[in-house]
Amino acid sequence: MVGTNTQTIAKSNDWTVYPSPGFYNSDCVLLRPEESIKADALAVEAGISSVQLMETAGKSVATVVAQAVSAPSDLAGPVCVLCGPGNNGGDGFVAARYLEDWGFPVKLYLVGKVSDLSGDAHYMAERFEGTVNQATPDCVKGASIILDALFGAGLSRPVSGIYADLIEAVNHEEDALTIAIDLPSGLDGATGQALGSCVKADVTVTFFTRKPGHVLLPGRFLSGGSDHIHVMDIGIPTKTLTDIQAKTGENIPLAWQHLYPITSPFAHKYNKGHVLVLGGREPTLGASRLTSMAALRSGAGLVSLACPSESYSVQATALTDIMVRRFDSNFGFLGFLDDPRLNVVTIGPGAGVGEKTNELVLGVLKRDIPCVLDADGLLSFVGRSKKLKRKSKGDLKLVLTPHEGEFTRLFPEYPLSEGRLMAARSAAADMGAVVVLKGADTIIAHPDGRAYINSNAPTWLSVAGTGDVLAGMIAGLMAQGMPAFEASSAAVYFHSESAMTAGKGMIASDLLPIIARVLP
Ligand SMILES: NC(=O)C1=CN([C@@H]2O[C@H](COP(=O)(O)OP(=O)(O)OC[C@H]3O[C@@H](n4cnc5c(N)ncnc54)[C@H](OP(=O)(O)O)[C@@H]3O)[C@@H](O)[C@H]2O)[C@@H](O)CC1
Ligand SMILES: [K+]
Repeated sequence: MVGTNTQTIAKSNDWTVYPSPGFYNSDCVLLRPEESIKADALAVEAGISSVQLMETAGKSVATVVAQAVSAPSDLAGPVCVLCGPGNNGGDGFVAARYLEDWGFPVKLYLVGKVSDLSGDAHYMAERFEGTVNQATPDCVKGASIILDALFGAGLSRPVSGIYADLIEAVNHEEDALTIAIDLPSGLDGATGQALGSCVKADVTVTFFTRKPGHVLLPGRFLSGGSDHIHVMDIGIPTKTLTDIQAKTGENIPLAWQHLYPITSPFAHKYNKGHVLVLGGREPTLGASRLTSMAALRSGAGLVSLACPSESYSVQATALTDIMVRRFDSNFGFLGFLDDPRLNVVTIGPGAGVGEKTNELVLGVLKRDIPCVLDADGLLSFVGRSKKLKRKSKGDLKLVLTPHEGEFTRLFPEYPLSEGRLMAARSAAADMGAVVVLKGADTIIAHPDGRAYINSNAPTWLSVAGTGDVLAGMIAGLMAQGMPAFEASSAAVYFHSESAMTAGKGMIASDLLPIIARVLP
């Protein structure tokens, strides 16, 4: 793996911008519906005809159908193609034409009339030589395969009326294999939320890149799950991504591996960073131990756990690899920050909610030391999150790692009901901090609008203490010089990888010895 941890390519506006190669790579970037329509338009400007794009799109859908079936004669019922009023319906007409040519029993149903269609969709409908039937909710009964071509990137409002009835009928037909074209109809490709009714697809065939709605929940499941979303190359040049300047990506190593800390042959404990973790109070003493150990296992050179005097003996007895230090007052804790080697502080796990924690956090921020704030460190700012706002630009120094409950309490002004991606982005921009909104589709948001969506978390990761481990992993990577946004993204990814390796039934401390094994 190549990389450097000192790479600063350009200053854009106020923030230090590190290169984000993921946003220029179709394996990583997630184009919102309007961005994918723009990609189509840019491809047309580059000389590729829109008819050709639709022809390739529809043919690629037919190919996926053909691959799902051993032979057309094996199908008990027809392939029902449901076409809507726009170009998504146009793709349906093309797929139907190919499938008929290849000997499949096809029945095509359109909402409305061919004469109502326009542009490429109208052209493709005219080229279809089979019968165009009127779509009614009964039409999918007994289908072996349903091709959903009602709506794609052009969905503009909640689905209702005949469309909602059709979608309900599709979802009722449980024995049929439902294949969605581009997006399950009714899914908002930008937010992953259903707009009114939504098709529950078994497989989705999309074009050029995935869309945020394929990765965010519940969209990922409505699309059939990560392994059943096929991305087809329809000839849109990759260089269109340079013009689009998308800011959403899937959280995969391609996004940040170039900034991953390299272990130099001359590395020693004093040049791999020093993390200070605020030790917890009863009854959650274990939380800060998990954080400290995770920072150490993530490669930090030194990790210190600063404990209030009353818990010092317990923590010092429990920990062998961590330096345990005691303090009697906030003043004492802040005194530790004078050590120039100390380069990241983590406050939160088991810290206690209230004035003391609040003061400690503000003390750290005042000294401009990079800080990861989790759990009680966040809850100590409920009703006063403005105090966390970072004005200093350049390298980001603050990472906030709320789960949904903490986020809602800390940022009531950014309701999650409007979409987790948007809420995390708004909070990051407002705070001038990296926001890691934890969940089954954790979002890592940068204040400049960039965001990665994580998709590799197994269901069993959500157990007590795993958030404490994540906070330590982020701090451990930051301590080694990885920028806050990329360190947070990498930590989220490898946290999930560790849980995958640990397997079902794992508990948070099981992750600790595995972290170092999954890290590059
Ligand atoms: N462009 C290209 O070159 C390529 C495009 N490709 C394909 O095109 C798809 C995008 O096509 P698109 O933009 O025509 O949008 P699409 O999803 O078909 O729907 C728009 C129609 O639906 C209507 N409508 C919306 N919401 C509604 C609602 N709730 N209830 C009822 N009606 C509603 C809307 O009506 P309006 O909002 O205008 O009233 C309009 O009539 C894309 O997903 C991909 O499959 C590929 O072939 C590759 C090449
Ligand atoms: K669709």
